Amino acid sequence: MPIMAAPRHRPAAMIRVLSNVLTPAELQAVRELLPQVRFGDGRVTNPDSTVKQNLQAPQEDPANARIAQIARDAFMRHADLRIYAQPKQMARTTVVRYEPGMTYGWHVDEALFPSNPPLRSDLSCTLFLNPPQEYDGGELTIELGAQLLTYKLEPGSAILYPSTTIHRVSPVTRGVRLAAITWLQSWIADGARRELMVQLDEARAIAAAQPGGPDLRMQVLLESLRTNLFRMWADT
Ligand SMILES: O=C(O)CCC(=O)C(=O)O
Ligand SMILES: [Fe+2]
Repeated sequence: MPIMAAPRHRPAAMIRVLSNVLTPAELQAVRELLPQVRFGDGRVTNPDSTVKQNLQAPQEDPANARIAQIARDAFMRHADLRIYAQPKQMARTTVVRYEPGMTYGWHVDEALFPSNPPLRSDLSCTLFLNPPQEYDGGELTIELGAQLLTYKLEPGSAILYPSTTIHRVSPVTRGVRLAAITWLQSWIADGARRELMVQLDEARAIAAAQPGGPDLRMQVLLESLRTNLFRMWADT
């Protein structure tokens, strides 16, 4: 459970918990693959970082690749992710491991990730892979104005947050923290515009659930707004 999360109707700059991204069977498969991952120094992808002290799977690691495929399929069918992220492109997930003393201090994620074409990180995502009881510390904390939002989720659930935010993983003091991290490029670069699309989606759902059936004119107007705003804002 999030220690502190935005109330349902007060979207906090698109920071969202995605519950049950992995099914129990997928989580089990991932947990069986995790011991096969050959972790290396996390600085390999951020050689200049002075705050990154963790382990991560090399991209070519076979167990990491299999976990990435399971995670990708799970993310892409997750209805909330589709609504909140409007994903155009998703980076391959990377499994990360934090042992006692490891941490990733305050930082902001890279703007572009190597891929063809390069992936602009609009949203960052952490999928938790082991139970919070297995480790102390290791919370993901995200700055939101003067507030700090802290997350330590159940395995199989994920947190989706804007890549523009300053965030950190606090030091692990006991046990091991395992997670899979990824980045998404959205069809809609601007988070405020994405948030309006989320509200339109909610309005459509409310209109569709009216007793006696939806008002057909309202339905077509909401559909027109959604489609035409998407046409106006989508990167192609
Ligand atoms: O492990 C996490 O939850 C996120 C780590 C992070 O911020 C990063 O790898 O950029
Ligand atoms: Fe980060």
